[in-house]
Amino acid sequence: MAVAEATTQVKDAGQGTVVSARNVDLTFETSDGAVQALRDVSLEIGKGEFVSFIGPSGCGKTTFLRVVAALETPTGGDISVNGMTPEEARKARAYGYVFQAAGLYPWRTIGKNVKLPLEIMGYDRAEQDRRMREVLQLVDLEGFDKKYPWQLSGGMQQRASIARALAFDADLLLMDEPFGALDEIVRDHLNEQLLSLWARTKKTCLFVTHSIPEAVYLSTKIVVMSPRPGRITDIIDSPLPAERPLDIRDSAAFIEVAHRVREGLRAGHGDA
Ligand SMILES: Nc1ncnc2c1ncn2[C@@H]1O[C@H](COP(=O)(O)OP(=O)(O)OP(=O)(O)O)[C@@H](O)[C@H]1O
Repeated sequence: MAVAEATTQVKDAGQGTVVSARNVDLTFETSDGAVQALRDVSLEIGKGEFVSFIGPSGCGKTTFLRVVAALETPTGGDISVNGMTPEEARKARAYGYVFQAAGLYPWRTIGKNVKLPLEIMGYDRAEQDRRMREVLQLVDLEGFDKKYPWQLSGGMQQRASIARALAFDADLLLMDEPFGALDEIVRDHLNEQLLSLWARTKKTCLFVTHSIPEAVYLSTKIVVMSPRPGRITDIIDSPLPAERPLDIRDSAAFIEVAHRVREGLRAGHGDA
């Protein structure tokens, strides 16, 4: 991997800006040559926004989330998270991370899975219990704390994984295709629940998906990306209202946004 240049702190990110990326580049040096995973990525994400990243495989969606989470360091440009460098934000536990696979430990109950990061952090038992109950209630898994992961459906496991990410009460939630492996009916249901959770908790969400309807249904902002090099081809501020029943997907406004996403994806494909 290339020796990363220091990620300079963006001090003048506006009030209420959670993520500010300016001209971010990230090139991986591989045995097959350099891979430009991100080129010239500039993006402002405000507090409380729900931002989806959509694009074909290899366009840098996961890499961008990993940069925000300080798991990768850009080779160029500036990025700040809550006005700090990503490293500082990580130390301040500014975010929770949810992966595609729920990643629950099979030998621990759901309650103990949710409490694990709190245990590691040294929260006392009463506080661990209080937070665990609170977040399980938030994801509609109240009363499932004594069950083991295998006793829950895939969708419930993914909700437990979201609960674990919420346990720190971080303002920022990073979600990398959390529902990618689930069937469409379960996914629809989880999308509805996630929107309601987002409305109740006012978290800022960064959400990676391959699904156009999912991106349009969930987001206040949709970032369309394309590969080789990984870059942004369009940023769409959604005109849809905050209140979104599932049948909003049949509305003219929804279809229009979906069309623009598709156009962005097509444009990225054409000049790749
Ligand atoms: N650690 C790494 N070393 C070398 N190349 C990498 C590394 N991580 C990612 N890449 C490359 O960077 C590019 C972007 O990858 P990334 O995983 O961010 O894409 P993605 O849009 O999330 O794809 P997917 O939808 O398949 O998850 C790809 O070409 C990938 O092979």
